[in-house]
Amino acid sequence: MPCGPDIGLNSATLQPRAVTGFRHDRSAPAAFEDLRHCFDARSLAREPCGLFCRQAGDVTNVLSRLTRYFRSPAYLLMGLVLSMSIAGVWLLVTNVTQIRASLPIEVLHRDRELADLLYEVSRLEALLDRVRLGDTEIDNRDLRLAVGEVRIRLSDRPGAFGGDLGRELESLHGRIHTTLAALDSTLRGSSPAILRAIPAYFDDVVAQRRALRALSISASDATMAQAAEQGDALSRLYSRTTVVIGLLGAFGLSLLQLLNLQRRVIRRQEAAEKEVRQLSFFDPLTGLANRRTLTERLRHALAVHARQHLHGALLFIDLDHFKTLNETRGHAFGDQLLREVARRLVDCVPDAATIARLGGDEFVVMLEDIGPTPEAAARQAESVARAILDALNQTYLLADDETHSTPSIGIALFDAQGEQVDELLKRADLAMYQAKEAGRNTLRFFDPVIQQRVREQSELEADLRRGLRDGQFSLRYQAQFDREGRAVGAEALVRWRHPFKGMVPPADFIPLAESSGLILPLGRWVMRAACRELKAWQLHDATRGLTMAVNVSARQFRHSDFVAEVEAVLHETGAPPSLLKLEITESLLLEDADEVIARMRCLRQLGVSFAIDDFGTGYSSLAYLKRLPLSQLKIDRSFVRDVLTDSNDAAIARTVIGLGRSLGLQVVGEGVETAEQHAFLLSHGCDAFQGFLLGKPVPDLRDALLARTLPAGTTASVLS
Ligand SMILES: Nc1nc2c(ncn2[C@@H]2O[C@@H]3COP(=O)(O)O[C@H]4[C@@H](O)[C@H](n5cnc6c(=O)[nH]c(N)nc65)O[C@@H]4COP(=O)(O)O[C@H]3[C@H]2O)c(=O)[nH]1
Repeated sequence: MPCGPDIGLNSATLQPRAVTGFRHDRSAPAAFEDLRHCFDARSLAREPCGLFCRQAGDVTNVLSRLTRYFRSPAYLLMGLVLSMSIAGVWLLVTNVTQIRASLPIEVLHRDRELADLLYEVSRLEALLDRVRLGDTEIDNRDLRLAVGEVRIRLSDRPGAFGGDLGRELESLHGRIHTTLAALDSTLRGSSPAILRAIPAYFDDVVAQRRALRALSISASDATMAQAAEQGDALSRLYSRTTVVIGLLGAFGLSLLQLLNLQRRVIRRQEAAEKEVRQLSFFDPLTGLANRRTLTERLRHALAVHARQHLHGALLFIDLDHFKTLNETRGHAFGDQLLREVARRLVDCVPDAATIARLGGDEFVVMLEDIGPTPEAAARQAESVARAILDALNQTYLLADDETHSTPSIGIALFDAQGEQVDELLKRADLAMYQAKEAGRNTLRFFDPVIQQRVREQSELEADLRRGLRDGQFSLRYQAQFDREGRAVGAEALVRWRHPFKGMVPPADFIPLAESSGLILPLGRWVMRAACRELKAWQLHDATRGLTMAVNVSARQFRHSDFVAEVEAVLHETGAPPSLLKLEITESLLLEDADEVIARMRCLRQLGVSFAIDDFGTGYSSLAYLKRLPLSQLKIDRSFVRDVLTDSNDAAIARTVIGLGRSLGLQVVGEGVETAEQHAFLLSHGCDAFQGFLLGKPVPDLRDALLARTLPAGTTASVLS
């Protein structure tokens, strides 16, 4: 059965694709319908699949509507009739105009005869003028010729025009003819006789000229009318033929145009649909399936596997150190690498697999029906994962440069247990992190024990939020004593009383609070509560002047508002800043040490002092230690615990004490449980002590100190 792209678009999309990772299908009709629904342009507009998707969806919508109109026979017919009418009218108008344009030629032709006549008459006039003026050089012969010419011109003229004008011309012609005859006979005589004949002729000629002129104009109209009549008949004939031909032509043309337009519209619609589909279901960078498609296909696969008792696997692949590579070599380089990884994945996983890119450097391969038993499926999944490890370990030649990149792969199996999509993805992701922790460039299967832990953690996180909201936290204070056994300060330690689980130790929830970011509100609460208590201590002799040490986690300290918050709390509570001591860990200096030091100095200026907690367990850079505005080092209780039994721990404890002394810092031994440990630290010059031997964390330090009896100058007794 075809798969993936068969989302009801067109047959071309039904074909298996080379790079999409869709090369096999077991889609059920339900999933098919889901995908079809997903493709709907309107639903796309509602989905957060990006502005382009929405625009493309709109375009598709408009185009598909347009195409629907063209596909409708009624609209097609209307369009045809309309375009045929327009074309017919256009052809008719063009033809009639052409016929009319040819008429003046005929008219002009006839008018030329009249013009010739007028010319001959005016020539005769000129000759007669000259005779009148006594030009004796005029030869009778010339006059005779001119008279003869005019007569010839006039000979057939009257019959040439019908109507009143024709009759008028005929009478005029008669008179001129008579005059000309008289003139002619006169011309046979002497010149003076000519002169006598001229006036009569001349009048006639003038009248004739006027008549001819009028006639000429009217004749043009008459000719025009006549020609127009002929033209109309002709145009009728033309019109019928040309309209039929025009309409047929227009019909053919319109049909062709419509077909062409429809083809273009369909082509554009298909292109837009393809683009929308590509953006909605595939990763634009690699052409692999995207998260949405993977989720759909995984949901479908889980249903099928549960129903048919099949076994499949999800492989979560993450490139090791991709972030660093991307940042140092540039994003274009990173993109190239991702494309190449996609290509290699397509090459090395079985054809039936679905390959997807979730984003960044995270890829997922889904293997379906890969074994009859979980064990067989695990073996098959492992062999595919090893093939992927091999392929992605090969050197990459990118931008003419050889690069090496490795993946970490997490594998989660699925079968008839009815796993959920998110759950399964989380499992594979978790397993991938296990692979990272195991040293990277390796694979790990999902471990249910880890999964259980993760689940508990997420429940605890939710409880932590509720605890903060419902005020389930409180502080305990553990006193610190100097070499003479006098209380010199105390450390504030947070406690969580869970409504069902009872007291939850900080070691169980502080790391979770740090990873979830809840340490910020929790830390603020601790700071305010401790400062309020510190202020209260100033009211009693037993506690006045004691320092209050508050633990500050790295995340809390790095928060941009931290300094301002501490200042505000000091101001708000009225606690003396010089008695507030912030306990930070060495790990804080691992990143951006200069910024940390600058911040410490700001707080130091307020009067706040610093102690390094758990000293010796972490970074311990002496170079930084010198630059920090510190007042105290705390020897970690793990060293104190074994100080009498482990020579290394004893050496570390001695070294820390010596270091503190040489740097002018006070050294506090933490976790002192026995008098021997206390004696050891005391003998090596430790300045202060904290531990169950001297006092456990208590809610009310004043009461605890008052209840305590200490023989002056001796070791402190244990507070219960
Ligand atoms: N075995 C033994 N333990 C002793 C002895 N004396 C003191 N302790 C325990 O040692 C821890 C000292 O605190 P820490 O090193 O700052 O270690 C603290 C600190 O890192 C963190 N923490 C506690 N409160 C806060 C807080 O308000 N904010 C932050 N950020 N961390 C806190 O939780 C850690 C554990 O705190 P706690 O469970 O209260 O554990 C406390 C204290 O109860 C002893 O003689 N023997």
